[in-house]
Amino acid sequence: MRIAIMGSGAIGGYLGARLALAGHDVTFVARGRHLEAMQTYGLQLESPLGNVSLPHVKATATPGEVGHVDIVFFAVKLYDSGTAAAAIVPMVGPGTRVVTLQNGIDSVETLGRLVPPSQVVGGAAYISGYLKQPGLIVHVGGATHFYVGGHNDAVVGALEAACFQAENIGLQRVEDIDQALWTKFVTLCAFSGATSLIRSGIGSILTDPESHTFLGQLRDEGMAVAKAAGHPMQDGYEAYAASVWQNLPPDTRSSMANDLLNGKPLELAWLSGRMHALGNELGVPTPSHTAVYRALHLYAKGTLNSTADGFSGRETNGDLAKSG
Ligand SMILES: NC(=O)C1=CN([C@@H]2O[C@H](COP(=O)(O)OP(=O)(O)OC[C@H]3O[C@@H](n4cnc5c(N)ncnc54)[C@H](OP(=O)(O)O)[C@@H]3O)[C@@H](O)[C@H]2O)C=CC1
Ligand SMILES: CC(C)(CO)C(=O)C(=O)O
Repeated sequence: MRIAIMGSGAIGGYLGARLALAGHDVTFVARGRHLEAMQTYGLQLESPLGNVSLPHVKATATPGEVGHVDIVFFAVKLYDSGTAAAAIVPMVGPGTRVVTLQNGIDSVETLGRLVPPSQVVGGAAYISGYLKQPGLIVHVGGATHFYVGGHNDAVVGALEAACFQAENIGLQRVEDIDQALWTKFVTLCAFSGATSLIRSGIGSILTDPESHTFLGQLRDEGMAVAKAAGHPMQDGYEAYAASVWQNLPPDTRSSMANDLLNGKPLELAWLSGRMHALGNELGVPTPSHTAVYRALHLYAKGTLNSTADGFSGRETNGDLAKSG
């Protein structure tokens, strides 16, 4: 398959590395020092499921050079969505599917403003990783799961088969991707709100009674918002969420908590900020998510000097008006 990765960081880099290793024609779209490193030294992936070393990869800053592909994996941070969605247009032909793995519930709609909505496929990524340094992706641990839409779509079916053959990806089509996205949204917003605000890995949060209570409040508010929005969590959801958190390595923090630690911009407006906004809209109290949103708002634009690490050109201002 011809596959393009838009945003070759933790998620895009993980998938692209495994698919390229399996022999697929993968082009990584990237920028800055990470692009230079990939063009010079290739791409490395460190993962408990097996390291990957690719001394040569196809990497570009210019999607127009790539031409039409079968699949575009869309995995930039949510504050970069608008620019990145516009940039992928030259790679999207009539048979292309754009599979978004971004967190939150806004990605499919955002992409659908720039590429044909019928070609956009939602996805929920269950993996924890980060871009450690230019050219090096780290997968923290645990099994990886990517639930995607396109249940009856032959192109997405071929992608599922390609991922199965590549191994250690765990991409599968689900019948109800909206439910999968909302379930991930509720679970992640609690996890990211708690690990970011408490500034701790999930293990300590589960053992400290007050922190654990806060995590539960975030979860319950998310469930109430989801129900009011017409996407109630299924029976047994609390046990499911608990098992997700208990099965993560205890040091695991959300990607937003890692961004907070590293002074990077935050996806706050699309996570706890989105819960806060939905709560207002739907008449559901969300005091814990509102506290996360307000307490972290000061840091939402990031605290790094913008050019030194290639973090320039962000679209975020951390405000809800920028959502979607
Ligand atoms: N990391 C994780 O553990 C998980 C992340 N997710 C979600 O997946 C999505 C992606 O996250 P993640 O992989 O962590 O993000 P990363 O920041 O690791 O990777 C995104 C990459 O995209 C690049 N990028 C952004 N815009 C462009 C552009 N226009 N052209 C070329 N490159 C671009 C960024 O470059 P630069 O650094 O220069 O900005 C960065 O290298 C997010 O929505 C996140 O919430 C979901 C599950 C787990
Ligand atoms: C919780 C997790 C790691 C899901 O796998 C995630 O989506 C994130 O940290 O952004």
